[in-house]
Amino acid sequence: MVLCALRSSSCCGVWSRLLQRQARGCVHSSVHSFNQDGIREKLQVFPGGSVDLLKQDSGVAVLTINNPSRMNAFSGSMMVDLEERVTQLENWADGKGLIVQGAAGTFCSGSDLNAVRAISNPQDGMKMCMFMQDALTRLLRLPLVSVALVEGKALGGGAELLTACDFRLMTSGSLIQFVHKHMGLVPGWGGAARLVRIVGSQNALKLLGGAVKVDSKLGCDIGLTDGVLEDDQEVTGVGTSLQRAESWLSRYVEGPAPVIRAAKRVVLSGRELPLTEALRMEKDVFGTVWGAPANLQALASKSKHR
Ligand SMILES: CCCC(=O)SCCNC(=O)CCNC(=O)[C@H](O)C(C)(C)COP(=O)(O)OP(=O)(O)OC[C@H]1O[C@@H](n2cnc3c(N)ncnc32)[C@H](O)[C@@H]1OP(=O)(O)O
Repeated sequence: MVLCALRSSSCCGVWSRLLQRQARGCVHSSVHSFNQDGIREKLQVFPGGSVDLLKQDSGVAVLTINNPSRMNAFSGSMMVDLEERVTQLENWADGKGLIVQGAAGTFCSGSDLNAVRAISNPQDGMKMCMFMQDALTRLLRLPLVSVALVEGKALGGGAELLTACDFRLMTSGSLIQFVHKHMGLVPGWGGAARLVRIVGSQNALKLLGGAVKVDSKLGCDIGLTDGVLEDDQEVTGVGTSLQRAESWLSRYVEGPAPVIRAAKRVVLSGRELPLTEALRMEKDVFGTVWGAPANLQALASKSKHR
């Protein structure tokens, strides 16, 4: 397994407002008078595939984009599925980690072009865009350490989806491509905003403006990819790609859930908030772990960190 340099990122926003909106379950609802139910009904008209969630006792859940006959493209009902799975994960108090993968050896080929054609009018397009921005923003904000496992192809909205995870692993031979330019589009699921924070504006412009094919080497070079699962088992260890991704993630989710979740929260606020608000949030989160069982246990055991 090849580890790439970890990148830091920054962002902006008013946390309390964001949290209020998050608590109401929708990032856009109070900004654009966005009626989620309306678009949900519309999206359900385009069925096919599913988004499956497996919550494991280890505290690591697996979210699978499952529409293999269309290279895991997102049908309308899968968009609704995704939002519902995110709600389930928001309510999973014991969770620590999340792996997002595609079924049958490929990641996701973006939105289902049949659905896209059917809702190509501006009003429906905007609603779909806001619905997916909301779902993916909430996915990124989960108090779980998340990693996208990219096998095969991640195209268009599929490439946007992987930017909504904390980390990205690629298998050798896999490919990420923001193909939007070739579709006469730009990202609309929040993928551009997140990409800039991950790889910087220069690289983001190259990836979007050139619709560049990102293999695992380029992904590592620009900081989009955090690790490569090589075919050579001596390098990566045995098991399926999913097992190897779980093994990669294990070092970041080992330990008590409240501590891992707190770590994600302080990093998230550092990334999304102006410094003063991030410091206030860090204090509040610190208050939840200080003197809590894991802290008291560590103090009692006089642990050394040699
Ligand atoms: C804001 C969101 C923006 C977006 O996401 S726009 C959508 C961007 N994605 C695309 O344009 C992907 C288009 N598809 C492709 O380029 C190729 O199908 C792809 C993924 C490279 C796979 O190529 P191949 O391995 O040669 O396989 P194939 O072309 O025979 O595909 C197998 C079956 O899957 C279907 N498929 C693939 N991507 C799809 C999509 N996005 N929507 C709907 N159907 C899709 C494809 O039509 C084919 O179906 P069928 O066997 O012909 O019935």
